[in-house]
Amino acid sequence: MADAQRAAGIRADGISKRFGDFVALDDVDLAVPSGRLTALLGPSGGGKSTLLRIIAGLDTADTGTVVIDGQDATRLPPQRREVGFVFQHYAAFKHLSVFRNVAFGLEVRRRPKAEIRARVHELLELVHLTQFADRLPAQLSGGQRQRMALARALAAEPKVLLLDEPFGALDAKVRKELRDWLRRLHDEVHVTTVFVTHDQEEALEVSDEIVVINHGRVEQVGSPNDLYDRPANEFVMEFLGPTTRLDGRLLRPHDIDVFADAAPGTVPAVVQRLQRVGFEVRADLRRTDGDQQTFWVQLTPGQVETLDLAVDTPVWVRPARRAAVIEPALT
Ligand SMILES: Nc1ncnc2c1ncn2[C@@H]1O[C@H](COP(=O)(O)OP(=O)(O)OP(=O)(O)O)[C@@H](O)[C@H]1O
Repeated sequence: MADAQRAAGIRADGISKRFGDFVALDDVDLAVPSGRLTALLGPSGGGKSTLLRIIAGLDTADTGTVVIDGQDATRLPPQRREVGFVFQHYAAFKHLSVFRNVAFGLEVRRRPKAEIRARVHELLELVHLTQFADRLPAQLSGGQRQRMALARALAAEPKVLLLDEPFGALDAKVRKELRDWLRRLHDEVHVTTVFVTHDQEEALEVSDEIVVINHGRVEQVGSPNDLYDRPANEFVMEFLGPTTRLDGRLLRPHDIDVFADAAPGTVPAVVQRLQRVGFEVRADLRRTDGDQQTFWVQLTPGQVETLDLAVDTPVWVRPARRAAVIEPALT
């Protein structure tokens, strides 16, 4: 793809949007670096799709500006913004082959036939659908259909690619495969991509940068590691992974060290329940001092064996030195 397309970034500044009395977006700023894959992550109804639709020009903001590739796009119609869009449920042309579906945008632009053929073959190869070129969309699996949708969105050589829960309707295993595939595709194509998801694992695995959106506001922006290791607040910490509470402090259950004997800084507790979930063991503990607070820790089967843990085993615990902790004073 041409360098000009690689260079395209997105800026949205001061975006607000109301639906009647309901504030869907409240003064949101967003900067998507060129060539990067950015996830908009947050709970359902938080405003992610609305923001994406405003960037695409499918919806208009009440206030704020959208700049795509250095050009003010705030008042441009969608077709002049040079964006590719993929939705959760992709509406393909049912009576056209996969090849013709991908070619459609190029045919409308009256590109020479040979050029169209070459481009579509290149795209089908990119999304690993070459052998399905002659099938109808109904003869594809859900995952294959979403890959076709991506090929179609890329056919028009968009400056940016906007994906709204593109794998949302697929089962967990296919989602996981497509996630890896999208990451590899992006490493090959480098088109600036914004990806909406409410699945924190998907965002952590796939993206270069994550923008956490809740109640129409940006809670935090950062790399997956930044957000996981240094969450700005309780909401981000809880949304990105499991948490538990020790002495009022919020921390990750794998960030609590467990000892068989008292050690500096530890408090006493007792095992109430052990539950094996795949490679992890979830241990529910109850403190045996103070107000008998309950909490839980994530351990490996190896740790459980070394510590010789069973129900009623006394233990001593303290937050790990590396632990990301949100103090009660900040909550
Ligand atoms: N056209 C509309 N008219 C009225 N309310 C709307 C409209 N579009 C969105 N909303 C409301 O705005 C809020 C934000 O919706 P949006 O779809 O942006 O959230 P989201 O974070 O993408 O969630 P989801 O993952 O469920 O799509 C929701 O409460 C939704 O009901």
